[in-house]
Amino acid sequence: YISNTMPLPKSGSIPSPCWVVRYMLQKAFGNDKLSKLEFLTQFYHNDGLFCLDNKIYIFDQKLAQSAINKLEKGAEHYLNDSPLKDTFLGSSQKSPETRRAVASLFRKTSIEERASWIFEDTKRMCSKIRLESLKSVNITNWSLRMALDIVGHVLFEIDLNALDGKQDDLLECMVTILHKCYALNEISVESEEFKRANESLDRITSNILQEALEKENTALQKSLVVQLYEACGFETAKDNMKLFLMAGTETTASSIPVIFSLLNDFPDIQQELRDEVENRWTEILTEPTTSLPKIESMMKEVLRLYPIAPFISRQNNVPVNLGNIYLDQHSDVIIFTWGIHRSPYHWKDSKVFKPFRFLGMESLQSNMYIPFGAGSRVCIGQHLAWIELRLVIANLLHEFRFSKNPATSDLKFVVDWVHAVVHPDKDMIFSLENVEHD
Ligand code: HEM
Repeated sequence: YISNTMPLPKSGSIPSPCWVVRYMLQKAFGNDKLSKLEFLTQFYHNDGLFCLDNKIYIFDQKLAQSAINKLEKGAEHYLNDSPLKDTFLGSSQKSPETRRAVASLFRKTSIEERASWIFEDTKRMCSKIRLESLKSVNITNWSLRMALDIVGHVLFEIDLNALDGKQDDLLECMVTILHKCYALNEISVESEEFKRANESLDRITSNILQEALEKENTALQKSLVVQLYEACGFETAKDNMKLFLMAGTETTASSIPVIFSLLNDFPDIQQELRDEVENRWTEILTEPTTSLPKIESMMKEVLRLYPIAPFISRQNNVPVNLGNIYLDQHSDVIIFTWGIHRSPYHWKDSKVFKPFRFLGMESLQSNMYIPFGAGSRVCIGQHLAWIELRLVIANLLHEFRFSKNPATSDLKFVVDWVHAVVHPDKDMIFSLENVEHD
């Protein structure tokens, strides 16, 4: 009664909600599009995909695998007004020489070699927080500053000093562009405020690139920045630096407040994770890549339940078959990670936060769990993100006990549909109490 199958001009026969379903969705979820889509994944579970507003949402594992393998062109056409439009985001065929220039730096081993730098920045953030009034600490803002310094040290090999308040202009541009404009829709891309932020971002990135290039003259080894510059020239290097600055800070800085919001709801889990850190603290100090199985399982679970990149968008240049689904040229395909990760058909107690779900779970069906994407366009920064998150959680748990206060917001997400990321709608503010050590 409430489902229909609509022949689409571009995509053959793919189920699509009729007006009754749309009406009910509107009544139930209002403008919360993410929840509507999540509902539709369950509604069309047997089909494994559906079409809404000319976009094809895929959540069946085999179809998702096929789409990841066959479709390489991504969100390019959504990025027209974005400062990231000229970066290699959007297609693995775009700027292959730029990709080659950066690939070696992002390898797991290269990032692990720099783990002590990451650890230093996480410790520095904790020392700065200790100087604040612990009754009201804005973890979102501190995480952004720390993530920016880590990108500076690990990727550009320069001191951005964001934790010391030296990058407030850059942070303001990023918040204006990514939050105010793309996530909250408070300003448009036509607004003066957006244009000003875009211009400032361009100027600041230009200066950072210049500084990094000048510093390199005295160094022995070529840094990422120099490799980028040599591979693709100043303008393209600058644009891709914007991508690293934004993708490298927003993602991890959004994950940290989500993690601590959940750990506040489960104080026993918070303590169990703290105990794991305390038991291995001496090892962590000498080897920051020391494994922390419970913390890693918890991180995996947070990125399952709240994948910061909730979908992956793809397009096809030529007609293509995904299983028995025929896609005409230039179909808009969304591999719907959020729906796959939260599906009761794939996961037991799918909506429940079970921090130790992944403990001892070695083999996962790969396309059931894709927080960093998959295939040729898999997240280049995943090893950096993973080490950074593990170390910042370890440090924060070692230093502080977290609790909520009247200023703490409930966990509610806003979606940036252009760059395919979700953020908590407000900054996360917590009360902290020092953990005393002997
Ligand atoms: C929790 C943290 C992170 C998550 C969940 C995440 C997720 C993702 C996902 C799902 C993609 C694939 C998009 C696609 O296939 O279209 C992606 C791409 C990308 N990520 Fe991440 N990411 C994270 C952290 C980072 C960090 C720290 C960096 C560092 C610079 C980074 C840089 C990038 C870049 C440059 C791409 C584009 C790769 C390409 O198009 O080939 N990400 N990320």
